[in-house]
Amino acid sequence: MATAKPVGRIPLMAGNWKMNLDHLQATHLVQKLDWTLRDAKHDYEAVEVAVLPPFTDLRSVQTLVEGDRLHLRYGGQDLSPHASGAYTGDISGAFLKKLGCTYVVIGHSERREGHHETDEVVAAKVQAAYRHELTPILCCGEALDVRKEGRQVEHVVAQLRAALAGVSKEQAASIVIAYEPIWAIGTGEVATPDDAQEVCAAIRNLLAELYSGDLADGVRILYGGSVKAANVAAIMAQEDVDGALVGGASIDPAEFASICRYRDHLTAS
Ligand SMILES: O=C(CO)COP(=O)(O)O
Repeated sequence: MATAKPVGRIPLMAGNWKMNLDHLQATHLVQKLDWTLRDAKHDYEAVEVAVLPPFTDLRSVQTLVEGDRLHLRYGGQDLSPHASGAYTGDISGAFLKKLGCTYVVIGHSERREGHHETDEVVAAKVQAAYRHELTPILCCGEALDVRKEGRQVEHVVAQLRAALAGVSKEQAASIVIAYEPIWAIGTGEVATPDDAQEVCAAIRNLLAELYSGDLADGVRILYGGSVKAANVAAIMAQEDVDGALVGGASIDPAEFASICRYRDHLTAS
């Protein structure tokens, strides 16, 4: 049974829409999500909710969130390691900040694979996020072959050591880390709560080693990979899991709202 988590670790449910929904669909989704959560009298101080839409949707999301004073937070799915200049197609953290973004996803496995992002690139993007006062949601996770060899902890720890090189203690205090085993992403094959806990605990131990136990106790570590309303409560019951990075289920507003309301599932069962 999970022990109570430190108060600073407010659970975070973040919806990574990936390359789904144009800016009109984004507006509809955010409105539906807000209505559903409002109906349920969702306490955003108790469970934070964020959406991570494609870049082209961000201005519409900002207009809605600011105009209607919604409690949702939002962010980008990537950023350039550079502030400005001749980098065709890239997006500066400065632009994301100007659009009111709180978060930026860095080092998602789909970018590490599809865009050949190395640990060094990921580390440079983490620095860029801090320069622009964005909170990184730093992703890590092992492929199936690594898991089959039982090397998941070693692999994730190595990824994070590289990404955190140059991150000061002050910066690290605000980071969000997302453990997303690649074999569980978009496959419907969710990690067991014990699998998630094993790696999330190892991540917290690494933070304690690199910074301090107190700092590690306050950092939010999310799990991602086939999270649905039906499995989120068991994962959230794990001591070192402080939220979820949700892909497919986050583009269905009713399902995502239900994920955000995971505490209702606990009282219902
Ligand atoms: O990659 C993910 C979130 O960043 C997880 O995606 P799914 O929830 O679709 O498995």
